[in-house]
This record gives sequence, structure tokens and C-alpha cells, in this order.
Amino acid sequence: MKDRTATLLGNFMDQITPRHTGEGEFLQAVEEVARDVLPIEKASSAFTDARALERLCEADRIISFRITWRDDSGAVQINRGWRVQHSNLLGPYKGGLRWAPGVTRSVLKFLAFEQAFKNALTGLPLGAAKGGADFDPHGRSVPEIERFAQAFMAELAPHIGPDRDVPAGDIGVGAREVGLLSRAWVQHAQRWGGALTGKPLALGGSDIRAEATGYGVIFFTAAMLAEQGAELQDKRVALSGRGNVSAHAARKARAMGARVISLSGRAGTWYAPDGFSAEALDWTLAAKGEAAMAPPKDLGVEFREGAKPWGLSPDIALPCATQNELDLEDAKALADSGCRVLSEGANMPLTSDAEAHLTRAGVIQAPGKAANAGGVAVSGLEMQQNASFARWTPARVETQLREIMCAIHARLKAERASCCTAGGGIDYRRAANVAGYRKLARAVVDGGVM
Ligand SMILES: NC(=O)C1=CN([C@@H]2O[C@H](COP(=O)(O)OP(=O)(O)OC[C@H]3O[C@@H](n4cnc5c(N)ncnc54)[C@H](OP(=O)(O)O)[C@@H]3O)[C@@H](O)[C@H]2O)C=CC1
Ligand SMILES: O=C(O)CCC(=O)C(=O)O
Repeated sequence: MKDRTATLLGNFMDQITPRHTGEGEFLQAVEEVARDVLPIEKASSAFTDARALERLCEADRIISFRITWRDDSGAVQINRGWRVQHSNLLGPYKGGLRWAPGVTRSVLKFLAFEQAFKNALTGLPLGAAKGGADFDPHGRSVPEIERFAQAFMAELAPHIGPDRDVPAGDIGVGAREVGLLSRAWVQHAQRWGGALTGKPLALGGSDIRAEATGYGVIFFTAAMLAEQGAELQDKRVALSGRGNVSAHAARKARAMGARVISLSGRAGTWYAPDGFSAEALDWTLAAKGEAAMAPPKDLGVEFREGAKPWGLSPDIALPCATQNELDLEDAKALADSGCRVLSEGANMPLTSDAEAHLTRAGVIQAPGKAANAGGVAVSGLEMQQNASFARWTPARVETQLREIMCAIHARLKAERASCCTAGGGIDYRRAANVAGYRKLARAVVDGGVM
């Protein structure tokens, strides 16, 4: 059976790879899904006949554009931007925008592909997209960010809209940037509309959207622990990243009684051996530049330059920074130190060999498709609020977020019969791929050939 799956996968990847030459991140994401879902496709004549997986591997369209703007010195700057409109089978194209120097077509293609499965798992009517630019906002002034946002939206605006394609934020694009982009779209379209989510509250955003991805990661992790008869209380939790997802995951983990022992950034890791206090967390999240590397002694935090957090013997690991941040060496360190639960706040944070090692070592892993779906889920709730000109209370949105994360856990648990680990637990990674695929493939078949 294993040999047959390996042959199916080999043949499938031989067919797919030449169409995406040099797009390593995209092929990595496709291979991880294909490995789990090809046997399901082959067992269904409807899915096989429709060539469902192959169709799900090809974006509906990719829009690419040049962004030209002036920096504060008056010099002309040129960047490249993209919007990968992956699939609108389940609803309008939906997914974030990333501004970072490493953004390429391949990165955005992998993120849009993952988004299709994630959005399917939320149970909301959301299609999938991702976009961004190779623009580094670090060190840029507010007027520069504003000019860049307006130039970016001048190109993107004709392709988006509330029932067409609804972008949001991602790395380098927070509520402030979404606010600028949103106003630029309104000016272009000459109507209000809610064409982006993650907006500042004053511009029609939803309460709890900023917190949603991080909170959702913790709600999902708590559901995984409950499945094992355990809870978050007193667990040592290592997080990577120091941005939106990490900040709110750290705060919610603390509120639920866990000890958060690390945050990180490109410069290194902030380690709190006894757990961050509320004050230490606020300081670490707010500190900037050189000052951030020298925490005040009484905070109980040390800064480790150039280090990653995975060797700190956590009970639970939450990679919340970026793709492929956790490699084989990190995986060995985590497994050897006794960590048995990992939940992905970032999209595809594990290299393929790190994932294989952790699976062999019996570490239960929640993939980003499931664990970090809280952000896009609350974006879906923001779309509902905008469409009905309503504003829901924070308590209502948080309750719905919690229910959606528990429903995703239940959907994966329902796949347990065919998606279980060597130890008999739920194989969350496989279950997310299989459950997402079933929903998308059904839609491919029902929509006919077009
Ligand atoms: N925002 C959202 O709603 C959602 C985000 N995600 C995913 O979560 C992850 C984090 O996003 P978000 O918190 O919004 O982004 P932010 O820009 O707010 O924060 C990103 C964090 O990751 C770190 N980071 C970025 N690139 C690298 C790198 N190459 N190596 C090491 N660290 C890096 C940054 O370090 P530094 O502090 O040094 O800049 C920063 O701390 C991404 O994978 C994103 O796709 C998933 C679902 C929804
Ligand atoms: O809220 C959204 O639309 C997108 C969130 C996102 O980019 C993600 O889930 O990776």
C-alpha cells in the first residue's frame, strides 16, 4: 500500500513539476497535499474523471504588476507585485497580502494553494487567493508606506471587490496598511463596499480580527490537548516570531494558564525561563532596534542573538514567523527535548524533512491550514458584518471564532479512521489535507468542466 502511494505520488509530481519550474515552495506545498489525497482521488471515479487534484494545483489566474513610487529622498523606486487568484469555487477569492523582500511568485502560489484548503476547512463560503510585493516596509517612513500602498492599490484595484476578491494582511501588512489600501480602493471604486478585511475599526473593521489568528492557534491547540485528556495550564510554550500572530497567541496562551517561554525575530530569540510576565511580554513586543536586544534585568528575559527557540525544551512549540523556519536540526532538538505537541501559526513553517522527523518521533502536529485558520475565519465574519452594515460585539466575534476552531477540530477528528498516527491518535496534517480536498474536489465535480 505504501509502495502504491509512493508510485502515485512520484507519477503525479513528475507531471506537475515541469509546469512550475524553480518554484520550490509551491511544489513543497503541493507534494505534502498530494501524498495524502491521491489515494482518495484514485478511489473515486468522479474525482479521477474530473482530474480534481490537478485542477486544484493550477491557480485560476495570476496578476502581476509593477509598482512605481517615490521615496522620501525623491528617488524613484520600482517593486514587483502579484495577486494569485487561486480558486473561487467556494466563494470570493480570499487571502492576505504580504510585503517582504523575499516575496516571489512561488511563495505567493504556495500560500494561495494552502489558503484554498484552509478556507474550505473553516466551513465559510470563501475562495482562496494570496498576493503581495517584494517591498520591505522595515525602515520606511509613514509617508513612504502611504505612497507605496496607493501605488500598489492603483494596480490591484481593478481586480478586487467585496464579491470578487477580498484581500487582507499578512507579513508586513497590518491594520494600518490595510486601512491605507482600503481607502485607496474606495477612491478607485467610488463606493464603500468592504473590499478588504483586517481594516482598522474606524474604517469598518471587525473587533477581534487583529487577535484572531493567534487566539485561534491557542483554541485549536487547547482542543488537541483536550483530545489527549490534557490542558494548557502550566505547559511551557515556545513561540517564534514577534509579530501579529505570535503576540496574540502569546497573550491568549498566558490567559489560559500556560507559561510562554520565548518569542523571536530575525535578530534572535527572547527567552524567559520562568515564563513571560504580562509586563515582560508587553516590553518584548514593543521594543525596537538595538534597545530590544538588551532587556531590563528585572524583566526575567534574556536575548539570544541569532538563536532560534526550538532548543529550549518546551512542552508545546508554536512556529508563528514564516515558511520553512523550522529545519531538521530544529526538529531533532524539539523531539529530543520531549516536546510532543506542535501547532503551526505560520503557513508551512516546517521543512519537509523536519516534518518527517517530528512525525517519526511521535510529535502531534497541527498544520497551519487548520491551526491558523482563525484569521481568515474572522475575516469572513468581517465580510458578513460589512455586507449587512452591522458591527458585532467583541464577545460575539470571539465566541464565533472559538466555535469555528472547535468545528475545524471536529472535522479533522471525523477523518480519524483513515488519518491516524502510529500511536492511534489523530493525524491532523493528513486529516486537514483529506477533509479540505474532499470539499474542494466535490465543488470541482459539481461545477463541471470550465
Ligand atoms: N496575520 C494573519 O492573520 C495570518 C498570518 N499567518 C501567517 O503567520 C505568519 C506570521 O504572520 P504575521 O504575524 O501576520 O506577520 P508579522 O509581519 O506581524 O510578523 C512576522 C514575524 O515573523 C518574523 N519573520 C518574518 N520573516 C522572517 C524570516 N525570514 N526569518 C525569521 N523570522 C521572520 C518577523 O521578524 P522581525 O520581528 O524580525 O521582523 C516577525 O516577528 C506568516 O507565516 C503568515 O503567513 C497565517 C494566518 C493568518
Ligand atoms: O484574513 C484573510 O483573508 C487572510 C489570512 C491569511 O492570509 C492566511 O490565512 O494566511
